[in-house]
Amino acid sequence: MENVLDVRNLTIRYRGAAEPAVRDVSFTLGRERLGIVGESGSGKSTVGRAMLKLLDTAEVTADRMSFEEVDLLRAPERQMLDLRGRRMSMILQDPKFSLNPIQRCGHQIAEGYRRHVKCTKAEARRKAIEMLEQVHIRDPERVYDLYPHEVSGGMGQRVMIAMMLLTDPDLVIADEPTSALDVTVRLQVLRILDGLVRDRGIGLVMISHDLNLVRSFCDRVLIMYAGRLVETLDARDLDNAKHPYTRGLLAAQPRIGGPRGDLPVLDRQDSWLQPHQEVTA
Ligand SMILES: Nc1ncnc2c1ncn2[C@@H]1O[C@H](COP(=O)(O)OP(=O)(O)OP(=O)(O)O)[C@@H](O)[C@H]1O
Repeated sequence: MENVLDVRNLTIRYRGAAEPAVRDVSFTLGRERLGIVGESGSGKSTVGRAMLKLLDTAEVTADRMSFEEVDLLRAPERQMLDLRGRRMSMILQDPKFSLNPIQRCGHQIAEGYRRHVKCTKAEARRKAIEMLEQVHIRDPERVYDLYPHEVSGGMGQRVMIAMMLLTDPDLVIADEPTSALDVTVRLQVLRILDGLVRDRGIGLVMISHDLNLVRSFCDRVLIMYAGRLVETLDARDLDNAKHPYTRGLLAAQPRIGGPRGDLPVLDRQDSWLQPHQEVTA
């Protein structure tokens, strides 16, 4: 299987920080759904942003960090500008921070299209409406003319995805894309993302702290702890995880119908900070 991402020994240190935020992380991504889970501050988003080279205030080193044929470690910013939004995209938790508040939703999609494809304004509008239909927005002509503050969180997230679909990306980094959504809208958004992997063959990185979500949605899961990768598993094997941190996370999930009582507290061990290398197929 051709790799969309190939990352070996990625270490990231924010300027002025005493410790690296990410240390010796290795993984590959095929045309699949790869979850990255771990508690807040474990370095998940930092890894995601590093893939798009969006870390201006950090020193990034790795033995390898490639996106398809592109060596990301050596790619100049000019090349990254061309790749971002065209072949690689990112979806964030809250679309309100990603959409421009003073431009109508449809206009933002159309302008995004015109940035990458030479066409008339009318053609870009048609394309934007087609994309809004593809993310199951029922009245795309009306939504085209709405400002971001006039759409719900779920609709805003779909506008973001529509914008991303315009250029047929090969890589999508979704950073907590559904945390701000209610359960029914969350399912719609997940279904759209799932369709992208199945029908368009993209590689999807799903960053989340929700073990239940990655278990049911992802193919494989990376578990991060204190900037390190402590375990890599098939999502269906999550319940058989070996690492005590992963086991601790699983035990800390409240379950409907489960025994009542205090949830267990993680008993952290220094040995969890030992290096772990992913065994790739
Ligand atoms: N711009 C930044 N400058 C300095 N330190 C940062 C910056 N962004 C993140 N960090 C630090 O890097 C570490 C990893 O943060 P990161 O946001 O990647 O974790 P995360 O696992 O995605 O957490 P969350 O689930 O809360 O988003 C944390 O210690 C955080 O404080």
